[in-house]
Amino acid sequence: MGIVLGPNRYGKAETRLVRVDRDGDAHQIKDLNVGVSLAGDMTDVHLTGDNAAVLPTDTQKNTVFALARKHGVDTAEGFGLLLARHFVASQPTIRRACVTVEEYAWDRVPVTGHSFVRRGQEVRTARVFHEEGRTHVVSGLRDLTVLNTTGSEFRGYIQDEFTTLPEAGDRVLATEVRAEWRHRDADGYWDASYAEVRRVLLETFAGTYSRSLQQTLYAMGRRVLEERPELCEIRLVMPNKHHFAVDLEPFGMDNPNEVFLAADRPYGLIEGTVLRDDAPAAEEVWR
Ligand SMILES: O=c1[nH]c(=O)c2[nH]c(=O)[nH]c2[nH]1
Repeated sequence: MGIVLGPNRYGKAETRLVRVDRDGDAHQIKDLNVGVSLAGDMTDVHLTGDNAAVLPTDTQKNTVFALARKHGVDTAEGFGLLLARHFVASQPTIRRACVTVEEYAWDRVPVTGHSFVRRGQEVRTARVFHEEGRTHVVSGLRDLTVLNTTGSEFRGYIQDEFTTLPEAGDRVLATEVRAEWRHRDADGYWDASYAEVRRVLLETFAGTYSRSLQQTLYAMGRRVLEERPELCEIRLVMPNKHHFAVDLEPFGMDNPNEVFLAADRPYGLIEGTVLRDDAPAAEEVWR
């Protein structure tokens, strides 16, 4: 009985690339999830462990970032073609390349040229508690993903023996807002109130120069209560969706805050409540 190697391929899955184009005040972003899968003369690596024909998947990932810096990202199709042709043309052992690109759409938050909200994502939520004589209504949303390409820093924090994080004077700030806000009364214009709170959350995220996500969180909550007299409390949960500027120096390229790895985990998780000092207690509705 003979045993042979059948079809095979290998590559780097899910390289999360964010490309920021900073020409002028109106920044552009491209947010992609890129998969690379290559095939060719891969018999030896499987049968004998000889890696001579293998372009490491780590290199494939670096190539995604480097070509994004060099050529920019126009369309998903164009970037896919660029990568696929690059791998086949540059490596004699690579005969076939399959590149998949998912592109996530962002809309502008009109307050600035550098603020964006992920299209069509959020879920609206409501919770109601009622017993004789007491009713509480909490409205909310989750998965409202927002991003500022500038106007955010993080400096001046504790430095202990385990700190390696470099101070950032100009970073991308992105988060997926989960917010729940409590109404004073049980009769409201729910749709209108929801639309206004959503607007204020977006506009405050966009318009606040951020020294930390904590500061942005408080500014958003405070502004909602200032603008919406029908509300008495808001609770916010905001993961820090880290965007790390990719070091392209090993490839002889600079990276003036244009090419980012959008990391999914671990992430900072920032949570806070903002409330009026006369807000009646209502723990039951939050349980
Ligand atoms: O806005 C931030 N707040 C933090 O507490 C924190 N910690 C960290 O590593 N990065 C950040 N960013």
